[in-house]
Amino acid sequence: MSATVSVTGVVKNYRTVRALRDVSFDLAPGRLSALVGHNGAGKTTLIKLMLGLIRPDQGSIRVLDEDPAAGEFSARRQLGYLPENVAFNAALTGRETLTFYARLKHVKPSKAWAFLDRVGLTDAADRRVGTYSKGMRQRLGLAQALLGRPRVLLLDEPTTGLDPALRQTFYEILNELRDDGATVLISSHALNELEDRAEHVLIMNRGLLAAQGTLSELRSISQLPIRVSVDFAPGAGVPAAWVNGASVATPRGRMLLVPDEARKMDVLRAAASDPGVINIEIAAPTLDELYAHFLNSQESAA
Ligand SMILES: Nc1ncnc2c1ncn2[C@@H]1O[C@H](COP(=O)(O)OP(=O)(O)OP(=O)(O)O)[C@@H](O)[C@H]1O
Repeated sequence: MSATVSVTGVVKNYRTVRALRDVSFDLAPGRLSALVGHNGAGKTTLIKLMLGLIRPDQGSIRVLDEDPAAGEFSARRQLGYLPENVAFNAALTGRETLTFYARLKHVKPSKAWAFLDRVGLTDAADRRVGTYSKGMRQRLGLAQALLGRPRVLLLDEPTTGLDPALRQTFYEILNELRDDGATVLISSHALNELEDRAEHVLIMNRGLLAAQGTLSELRSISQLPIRVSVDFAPGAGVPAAWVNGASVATPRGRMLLVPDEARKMDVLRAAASDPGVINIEIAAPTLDELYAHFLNSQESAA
């Protein structure tokens, strides 16, 4: 599986601001990657570099085997982009707006209009964009980004302003594209939303890549404990033999902090065969917790 986007040793400064400091990672086809980080961590700068809007001071960026900042960036047509603050000409209708972008991407307008339906804008297609709500403009932005079956889709804070129903549709559309082999990168602060959706996570902190990997890789690197909560039947004695190590009392039993998957399985086997146990719940470290962990470890290493 070769990378569709390669960022290697990238440094980017805006005068005295060190926006990116030696950042390297690859994005793969058929994968949804999440780019997370505090305000000012460098996420938008990375996306701008991938789009070729700015150049790195050091290092290199390759998108679909080309330099995006080169004059003739032919891969541009295979790139979809939804900016953080999407702005359209308020005097044009939704359909006219999409027709304009379809021409730029050499897509037949009639094919483009199907996307208005996909993002739920059919009824508003012939209204001026100036009358659209923020969520409707965001939907139009998404339709625009999807034109021309993009091979690389870069989305900056895409779900801000979307209602829950459209957010669901939005991720369904992204899953289809991803299953079709597209590379999808979402920059977002909505960690809980990305938790079950992103196969790959990039954590940025003050211009540095603090960590990257799949959720399970990040869990394993972080060594944060898995929480196993076990409830006991009233009157059942707590079996000290397997409730060892770090554990805390809960209203109906004990919560064990287990260090890894192997130990988790030991606990589960023991709990499942204990007649006093009436319920077991497992909580792996969340993306929120991993994010906080990697940020803290990087801050203390700096
Ligand atoms: N054109 C610019 N001129 C000067 N400084 C800039 C410029 N663009 C970005 N910066 C600075 O570079 C750093 C990284 O900004 P960037 O927009 O990439 O962060 P971000 O992670 O996208 O933040 P947010 O989550 O707030 O959108 C910030 O300190 C920002 O102030």
